[in-house]
Amino acid sequence: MVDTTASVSKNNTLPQLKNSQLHTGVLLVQLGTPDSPSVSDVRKYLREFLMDGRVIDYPYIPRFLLVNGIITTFRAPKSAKVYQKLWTKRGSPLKYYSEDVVQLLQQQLGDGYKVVLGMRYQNPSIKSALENLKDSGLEKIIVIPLFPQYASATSGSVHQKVMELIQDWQIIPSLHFISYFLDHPKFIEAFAEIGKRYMQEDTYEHYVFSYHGLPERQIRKGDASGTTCLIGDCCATWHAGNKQCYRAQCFETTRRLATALGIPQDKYTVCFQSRLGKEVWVQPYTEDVVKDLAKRNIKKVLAFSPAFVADCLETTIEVGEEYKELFEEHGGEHWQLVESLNTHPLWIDLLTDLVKKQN
Ligand SMILES: C=CC1=C(C)c2cc3[nH]c(cc4nc(cc5[nH]c(cc1n2)c(C)c5CCC(=O)O)C(CCC(=O)O)=C4C)c(C)c3C=C
Ligand SMILES: [Fe+2]
Ligand SMILES: [Fe+2]
Repeated sequence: MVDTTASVSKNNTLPQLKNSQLHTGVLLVQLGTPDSPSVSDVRKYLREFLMDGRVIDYPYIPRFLLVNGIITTFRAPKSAKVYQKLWTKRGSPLKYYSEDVVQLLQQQLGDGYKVVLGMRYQNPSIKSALENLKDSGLEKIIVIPLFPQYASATSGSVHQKVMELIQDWQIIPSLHFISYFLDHPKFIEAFAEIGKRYMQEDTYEHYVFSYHGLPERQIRKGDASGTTCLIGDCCATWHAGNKQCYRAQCFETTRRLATALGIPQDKYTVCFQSRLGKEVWVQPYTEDVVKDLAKRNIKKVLAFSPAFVADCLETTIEVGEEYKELFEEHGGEHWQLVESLNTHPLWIDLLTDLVKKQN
């Protein structure tokens, strides 16, 4: 009698079947950060970042002249000083929090998934992350840019880069792109949970929700109808006409967070930080709001930065230190930053939900 089980086993059919089990790749993409806080690494980072045509959306030659002239000559040494303040033994917080999130998500998702990290600029690159995913069992890739709100300069740029890199693959797996997740209940719950800890410890007279800014021109470019964005009170509600608008998404994030935290409308202000260059950016600017609050004799402010999921230069230094100094210079007394989601368990749960929803 022929023992079929034994022959199957000898022919290696069973292990092969196991190896070829289909699995899902999860690519988390963060903005990127310099490899070190040295001027030359910061220059390299800024050059790659700002030469992205979705970030500085000028034609190539003016962009090249601007980036290689003013920005990398004058900005790099200034930024390097700030990065030196931010740097820790583990390096840049944006990078090590992202690495921790990858590990935690991998543990939570378990077998059948492979989670990798790519940085849109510098390292680890999206290219290397995709190479790590590539193997014969890869059925689909879920791409999650780690930005709660959609902007062409962030999530849009990540999507474009992934499509460019994958276009030459022999087998293109199914691709699922997440554009934003500000409306995921766990995003609001996680930020609110962190904020509440501060609100229980102390009382605040006013709450600031400061988002990364964008040139107004880029907001208008995203308005296909040309009849919605930056016209009247365009961000007062979140509807089909402004669903993908970054500014409208920031206002919607704030409304949801304020509701979760029980903050009345007259006690909070939405504003936009980090303006670069001479163009008009989305308003109000955080620095004007900070000065105005101090002038209105408001002494105690709690500041949220819900455009970021990990602490970085923009939160720790800009909101946590620079706006605090500005507030105090103008008569304010207590300015407190609410830290970012970093490795909060609800943040890992949210990412797990995003992945599982695509299955
Ligand atoms: C919310 C996400 C972000 C948007 C939108 C965004 C747009 C944007 N940024 C610049 C220029 C700079 N940003 C810089 C730092 C930086 N930006 C984001 C996120 C968004 N940017 C993060 C998370 C960080 C911090 C990175 C870190 O390493 O901690 C910098 C570098 C620092 C500096 O020199 O100030 C620049 C420059 C533009 C022009 C832009 C939209 C057009
Ligand atoms: Fe930025
Ligand atoms: Fe808009």
